[in-house]
Parts: sequence; structure tokens; C-alpha cells
Amino acid sequence: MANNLDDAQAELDSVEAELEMVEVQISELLEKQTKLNSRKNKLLQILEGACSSAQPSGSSKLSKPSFSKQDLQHYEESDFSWSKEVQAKLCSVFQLSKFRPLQRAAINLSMSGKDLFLVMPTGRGKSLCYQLPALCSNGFTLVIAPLVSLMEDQLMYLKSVNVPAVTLNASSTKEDSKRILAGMIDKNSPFKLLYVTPEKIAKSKLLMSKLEKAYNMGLLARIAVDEVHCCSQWGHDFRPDYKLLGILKRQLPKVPLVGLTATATSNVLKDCQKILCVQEPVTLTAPFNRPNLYYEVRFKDNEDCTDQIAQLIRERYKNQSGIVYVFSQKDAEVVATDLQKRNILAQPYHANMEPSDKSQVHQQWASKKIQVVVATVAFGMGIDKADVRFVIHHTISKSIENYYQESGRAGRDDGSADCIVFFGFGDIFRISTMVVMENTGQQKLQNMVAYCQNVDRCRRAMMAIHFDEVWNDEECNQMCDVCRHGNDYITMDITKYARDVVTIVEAASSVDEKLTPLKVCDAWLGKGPAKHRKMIKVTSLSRLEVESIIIHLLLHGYFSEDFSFTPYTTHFYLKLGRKAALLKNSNHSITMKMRRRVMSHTTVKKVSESPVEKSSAKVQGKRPADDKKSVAKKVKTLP
Ligand SMILES: Nc1ncnc2c1ncn2[C@H]1C[C@H](O)[C@@H](COP(=O)(O)OP(=O)(O)OP(=O)(O)O)O1
Repeated sequence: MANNLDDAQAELDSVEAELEMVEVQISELLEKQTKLNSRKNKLLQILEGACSSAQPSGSSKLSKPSFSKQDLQHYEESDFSWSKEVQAKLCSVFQLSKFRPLQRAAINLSMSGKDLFLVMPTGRGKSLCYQLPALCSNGFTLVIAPLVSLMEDQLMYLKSVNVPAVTLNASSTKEDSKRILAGMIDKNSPFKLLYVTPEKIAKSKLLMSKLEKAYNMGLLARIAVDEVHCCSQWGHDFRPDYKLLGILKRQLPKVPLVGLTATATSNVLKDCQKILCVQEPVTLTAPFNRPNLYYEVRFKDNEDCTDQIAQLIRERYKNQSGIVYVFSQKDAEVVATDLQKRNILAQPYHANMEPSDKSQVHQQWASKKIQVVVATVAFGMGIDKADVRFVIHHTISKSIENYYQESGRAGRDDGSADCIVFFGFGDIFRISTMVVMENTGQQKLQNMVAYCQNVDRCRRAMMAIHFDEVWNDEECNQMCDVCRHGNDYITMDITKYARDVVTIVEAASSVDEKLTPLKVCDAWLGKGPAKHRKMIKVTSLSRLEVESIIIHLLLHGYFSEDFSFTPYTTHFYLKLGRKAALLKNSNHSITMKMRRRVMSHTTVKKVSESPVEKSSAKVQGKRPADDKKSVAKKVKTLP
């Protein structure tokens, strides 16, 4: 009887464990189903309203676009009543011979009084889409821009082409403010563009009342909201004052509004539409692809990659301008000094510098007195240097949106340029703790990490999926490392390794100890405190292999983040993720694709080989069995 009960209890435990696994799998599949359905709807929507060069949509009706391919063609024409003037001013004022894709349609839509969201890659010429209509309309155009420095750059440029433009911001003098406020309701319109910060709209009642007066007099031609994604908390640069801009459409309902951004997913745009109280905007999305940019990811094989960066700058980019993006102000100083020591003309740039120092660095770089700016994200909006030949990320960006925008500062002149990101294990967790309070910070960072960890998908395809675009890998034209070095990866069975490393975290947690990812690595590699070595199997994998496997397990839910907050800092520890329990099932297996360069002395079991691997294994005389042997031989078990 006792035996029967024991058996029943054992079976119950096992059934319960299996049920738990089934639940994890169901929730995974449901999550996947939601993602696939959303992608399917997006693809159907694109196919319905598709046209080759652009994807216009009436963003309020997702399933049936109210703005069709024919509508777009109509707005691409040049027989509107304003077309001659627009064309003449394009040449005479802006000194440009022809429009870039979607500029003409955007201008015609705006001149027709439509509300418009314009999503166009960084550096493709969004500003022209409101500056040219401003010149061809009565009255003035109100431009909301997030940074004073950005407005000043625009004003400097507009002054150089003799377009009267002014700005009202916190540092405007009383006299200037008075003159500008009077100018707004002057029928002779002394200026065609008025740049203000969103704070000014939120805080200055006087400005709002003058805007209403100008509106009633028919002198407010249109409103342009630059970097419109800043409205949305889901966007990558949320600014609280942008959230209050709905007042403009509420008080001035008939003024056409144009919202401009380089990067916004359809959800972010929907959010912006709601916040700005825009009823039925037309959304024009220029293809996100920048064919002249080469995208590459390199592994940091130790935490410092400055030597590699210096070598690239001295050799491949000799005498060419570029940007090196870093994580922090301190990194900007340190990396700039390190590059200087290697005879490279580099200067740091970050938010904590005096404005005059910042503008000096910018000027020196623009005039080629220095070759490289080593910058934090503070060096960004408003940077309009055409011949940037490289953008190197010393540390990964915190999201794909950020990466796209930062790397997009390369090659604005349409000449070829490189965008290289150095992918380091420790950096992931530094950034993770930085974005811990951001709404979707972890998810966005994971997307960026997945972009870097990816070895088999065209990098442009990954960006396209992220930005809800349809992409044909062949269009990459070998302008990313994956397409250029195709199939440079091996599919590995890492189940055994996953079990080993999960056991380390489990064992630590059973004695109430939390481990940082670095400590997990060290413990697994047999480094660090002796007590760790006692409770685990030390691996003979290389550090890069160990790091790649831990990242893979984190991205796929076998590990998850465990943050711990102190008054001064946030710590990142690894804990078991929702899928860790699956590893208890002997039938469960995990495979992972790894770059051959990471697998320098492969010890992990291969599941399949890419064509490149097959041929190179032959050349090197390697046999698959060698790997199995080495696995068996190299995994040590400590007493
Ligand atoms: N039709 C055109 N032909 C040639 N050059 C153009 C054209 N339109 C704009 N440009 C140039 C002017 C600028 O030097 C450069 C970038 O324009 P700009 O309006 O600053 O880009 P943007 O606003 O899309 O970039 P960002 O997202 O960085 O703000 O392109």
C-alpha cells in the first residue's frame, strides 16, 4: 500500500511538472501567434495599399487604407496651382535641382491643407517638406522642435539662403520676444518660419493667444512638429512637454499639421495622432533603407575595443570624418583620450560640456580640423554633416530606433559609408540598468541585442521587421556583414550547456546568493571564488562562447533580469526565467546559431553546418566526430 502511494505521489509530481511545462509552451505559442497575426495584418495592409516607392496609409483605418496608390500618384504630380512657385524656389532659394523621393508628395499634401505624418530616414530632407511650403504660403509656419541647438542650426542655415526665420525660446530677450509676438500678427509677415520649443507652447499663454489671433487673421499657414515621435511614451525619445501639444489642434483646428520623424513604428504614430488630436492624417513612409550604408556587428573580445577602432580609423578611414558613439560621458572622455594617444584627431562631446565647448567641437569637426567626435547620444539631432564616412558604436545603442537614427548620420551625401557596432557582453547589462525605469526599455534593448546576436538574417531585414516594412533580402546588395559573408555560422546543440549554466544560477539561489552575469561567466569558466567552483561543472568553452550562450538563454526566457536597487545604483543579476523548468525534461533541446568566428575552437556539439562551414571543415580536415569527442573530453566535473 505504502509503495503504491509513493508511486502515485511520484507520478503526480511528474504529471504536475509536465503540466507546468505545457503551460509555458502554450503561453509561448500564444505569444508567437499574437506576433504572427500582427505581422500578417501589417503585410496584408501593405499589399493592399502597396506601391513600390512608398507606403502611404490613412493611419486611422488600418485594414483599408484611405490613402491609396492613386492618391499618392496624384500628389506626386506637378500641376497644382503652386507647383511652378515651389519648383522655382527649390532651385533659386534652396539651390537644389530636384526632389528626393516623397518630398514633392509631402509638399503638395501640406499645401493642399492636409494633416500629414512624414516618416523619412534621417538625413533624407524632411525639413524641406515644411520650409518650402512656408515660403510659398501667406503668413508664417510654426515649427516645434525639441532642442534649442537644433533650432539655431536651422536658423543659421535659413539665414544663409535668405529665408527670414526666428525663434522664441527660454533664452530670447524681452525685446526679441516682443518683436516676434508683434510680427506674428503683422500682415506683412516679417518672417516665414517661427521655431519654438514645446515648453514654450505649454508655458506661454501670451504665445498661445498670439497664435489664436494670427489664426483668426489667416496668418498661421501650418504647424510643423519636428521629431514627432517625442509625443509618445512608446517612442525612443519621449518628452513630457510634447504630450501637451494637443492644445494646438484643439485651439487652431483648421491649420494643417505636419509631424516629422525618422523612426516611428505604426503604434507610436497612432499614439502621436491621438496626443496631437489630429483626426485623419495621411501617413507617408519613405522606405527606411539607406542603400549606401554598410551595416556590420563585431564582437568585443575584451571589454575594450579601442585598439580595433583606432586601427579602423587610421587605415580604412584615413582622413575621413566620422563619429564614435559611446555609452557615457566618462567613456566619451576616456575613449577620446585613448584615440588621441594613438595619434587620431578626436574630441569628446557630451551633454555635460559647456555649450561653447560643444559648439567648438562641432565646428572643428564640420570644418575637418578634427577627424572624429567621440560622443554620447547628446550628439545627434541637428547634426547635418554630409560626408560622414563612418559611425562606429563603441557600445550598442539602447534600441534599434536609436541605432538606426545614430548610424543614419553616416553618408548623408549618398556616398558609401560604414556603420559598425561593437557588441560587448558587459555593455548589455550597463544599458539594462540605465533603462530600467523606461516603459519598454528592456524589450527594446533585447531587440537591439537580438540584432547584434543575429548571424543568419540580413541586418536590413531585421530593421525592416522592426519598422513594420516588407523587405526582400536581395535588395541589401551585400551591404551588411551577414549578406556579405553569408552562411558564416553553425547551428549548435547547446542543451547540455544550458543545463550546466542554469544549474549554477539555481545553486547560487539555493544559498540565497545572487550572481551578476559576469560572475556566472566566471563561475562557469572556473574563475572567481572557490565556493562557486565546488558546486558546478566548469566548462572548457571560450569566454565568447559562454557569453553568447548566456545571452541566448536570456533572450529566449531561460534566464531573466533580477534588478536590485540601492540609493545610488541599480544592479543586474541573473535569475531563472519562465522557460528554465523546461530543461528538466530530458526531451527538451535548445539549438543556437553561432558565428564561426566565435566558435574559434569549437567545443559545442554541431547540429548542422552552413555551406561555408562544410567546405571549410573539409579544408581543415575536421570531422564532426572530433567535436563530440572534444565535448566529452573537455567538460570537467569538479569533486
Ligand atoms: N532634394 C534634395 N536634393 C539634395 N539634397 C537635399 C534635398 N533635400 C534635402 N537635401 C539635403 C539638405 C541637407 O543637407 C540634407 C538633410 O536634410 P534635413 O532636412 O536636415 O534631413 P532630415 O530632417 O530628414 O534629417 P534628420 O532626421 O537628421 O533631422 O539633405
